[in-house]
Amino acid sequence: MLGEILENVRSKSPLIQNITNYVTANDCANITLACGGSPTMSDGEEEAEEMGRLCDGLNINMGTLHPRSVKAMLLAGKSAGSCGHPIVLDPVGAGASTYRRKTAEQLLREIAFTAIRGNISEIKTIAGGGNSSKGVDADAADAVTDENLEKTITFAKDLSKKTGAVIAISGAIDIVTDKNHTYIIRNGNPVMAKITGCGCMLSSLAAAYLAANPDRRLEAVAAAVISMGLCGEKAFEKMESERRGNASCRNYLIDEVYHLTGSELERGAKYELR
Ligand SMILES: Nc1ncnc2c1ncn2[C@@H]1O[C@H](COP(=O)(O)OP(=O)(O)OP(=O)(O)O)[C@@H](O)[C@H]1O
Ligand SMILES: Cc1ncsc1CCO
Ligand SMILES: [Mg+2]
Repeated sequence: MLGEILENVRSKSPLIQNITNYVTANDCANITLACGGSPTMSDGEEEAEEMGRLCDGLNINMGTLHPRSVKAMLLAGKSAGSCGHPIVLDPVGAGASTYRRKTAEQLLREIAFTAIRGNISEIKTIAGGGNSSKGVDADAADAVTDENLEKTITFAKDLSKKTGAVIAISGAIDIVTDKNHTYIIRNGNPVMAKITGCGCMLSSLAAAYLAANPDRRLEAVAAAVISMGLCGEKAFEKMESERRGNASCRNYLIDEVYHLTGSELERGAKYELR
């Protein structure tokens, strides 16, 4: 099933419109191409409504927020939603400033998101249960561990019920859930937290996987998270064997997504579904 989800992305090549930050935009475009999708990156409000209609999936990322891009997010979110295209929210640094918190609230009020993907601190902020973060990174005190796993799953399920979106919490342990079923995913490597944009790239991947698999929302987001983690593991091995660092690892990760096959994804996946 996971393999088929990836193969659908490769065969359908969905057009993914990203309204995203200027830090990681290029990486998001490249990883979308690597998985078989076709990216556009544009945050102009003048074309946002049209882009929302044109695309097969929309990814909204709050990384470098400003009023003009927020207008574009709202226009694109509404037109994409009215066309039935999947929409992903990446609430980057939601707890870091009042502006980010209020914008996240507005986006959630006005757009029906298909999936929300963030680190644990961002998702807690969205849920109204805290405003911790270390800028755009997760606060170490929030980390999902085996000890707080059950509580975190319940909290994520509640948020899914409230928003109607698939919730994906990334970190050492990833949780992907809707109101009924949960994937607990243990792929990935700690070096990924040292590559800026692993989360942003994951949200772009999720938009592509969703657009190519519109009837399997939970599975599509889980497949994207597993793909990212598995490719991070392989990239880390290559980085270490060559005594390189996070900059090379970023490229290796995108290369691994480029080469990933459906059967490799099935074989490398480390998850529990309940
Ligand atoms: N300690 C870790 N061990 C294994 N995988 C990790 C770890 N930390 C992050 N990851 C993986 O890195 C990816 C990005 O997750 P992360 O939670 O770091 O996103 P983020 O904070 O939104 O990143 P960014 O804002 O830099 O884009 C996910 O695929 C996640 O599984
Ligand atoms: C570092 C950073 N700052 C704003 S967006 C971004 C990329 C990771 O979210
Ligand atoms: Mg992030």
